[in-house]
Amino acid sequence: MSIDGPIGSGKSSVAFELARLLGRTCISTGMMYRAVALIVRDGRPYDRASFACEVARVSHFEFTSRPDSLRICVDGTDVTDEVSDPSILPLTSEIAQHPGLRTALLRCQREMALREPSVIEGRDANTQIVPTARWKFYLDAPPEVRYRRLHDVHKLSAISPLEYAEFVRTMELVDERDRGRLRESSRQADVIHHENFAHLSALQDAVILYYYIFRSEEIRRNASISRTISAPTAKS
Ligand SMILES: Nc1ncnc2c1ncn2[C@@H]1O[C@H](COP(=O)(O)OP(=O)(O)O)[C@@H](O)[C@H]1O
Ligand SMILES: Nc1ccn([C@@H]2O[C@H](COP(=O)(O)OP(=O)(O)O)[C@@H](O)[C@H]2O)c(=O)n1
Repeated sequence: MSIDGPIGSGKSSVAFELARLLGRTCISTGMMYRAVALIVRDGRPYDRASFACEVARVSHFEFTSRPDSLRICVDGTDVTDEVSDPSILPLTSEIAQHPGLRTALLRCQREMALREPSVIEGRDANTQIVPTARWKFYLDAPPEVRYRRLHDVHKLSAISPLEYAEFVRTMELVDERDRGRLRESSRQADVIHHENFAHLSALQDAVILYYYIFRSEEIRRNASISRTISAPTAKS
């Protein structure tokens, strides 16, 4: 299964809950980019882009779910706490522009997604990472809901109204930049979950998707049973 959507739509949180409900591995592509950025930052290489590609090519990424969080290990070392620090984001966005790194991580993400039943989330998950996913979800929520959440996550509560307006403007630019690729991702999705009820938790959103999968699989199964029954056999 794959999940895409704009920034702050809840991809990471809903993917984590859905994977837990289904007993599957959750793969957060954003955490992988952040982990590469962390190694690049600590390695202080002369050529960041080439070093990042090499890291993505040779590293072993592994995800495990704890009751309350998704953990990521790179070559056996748990780097979850370090990659969760917002200070790693500017370098992450910088190196994520590099096509060589994207290709190397894409290969790695596909291998992980195909190795075992999983829920994979992040940018381009529906269109490029696993376009053959059995279920493709597109999450969305009104901009003001998403911006408020991101604002809270980054612990910016102390900022002034003017600074908040600047933050919103930055988010609007990110949305504008992503508009084309998101339109394509939602076009290819099986399910578009637009969160109209901002009071729902990520778990409640995941339960809605879980129920949708369950019902649709049931309908598919019943449809195939009725086709089997009604199809004329060679004998008849
Ligand atoms: N109903 C909800 N669905 C998803 N996330 C929610 C919800 N309510 C609050 N959040 C919070 O919004 C924040 C951003 O969500 P996240 O999953 O990181 O988004 P994305 O991965 O799409 O950028 C998280 O801190 C999450 O806990
Ligand atoms: N599939 C992905 C996932 C993340 N990224 C980059 O990594 C950053 C951090 O990922 P994230 O999951 O925290 O961010 P969002 O997907 O919530 O924007 C993003 O802002 C992107 O710059 C990417 O380029 N492609």
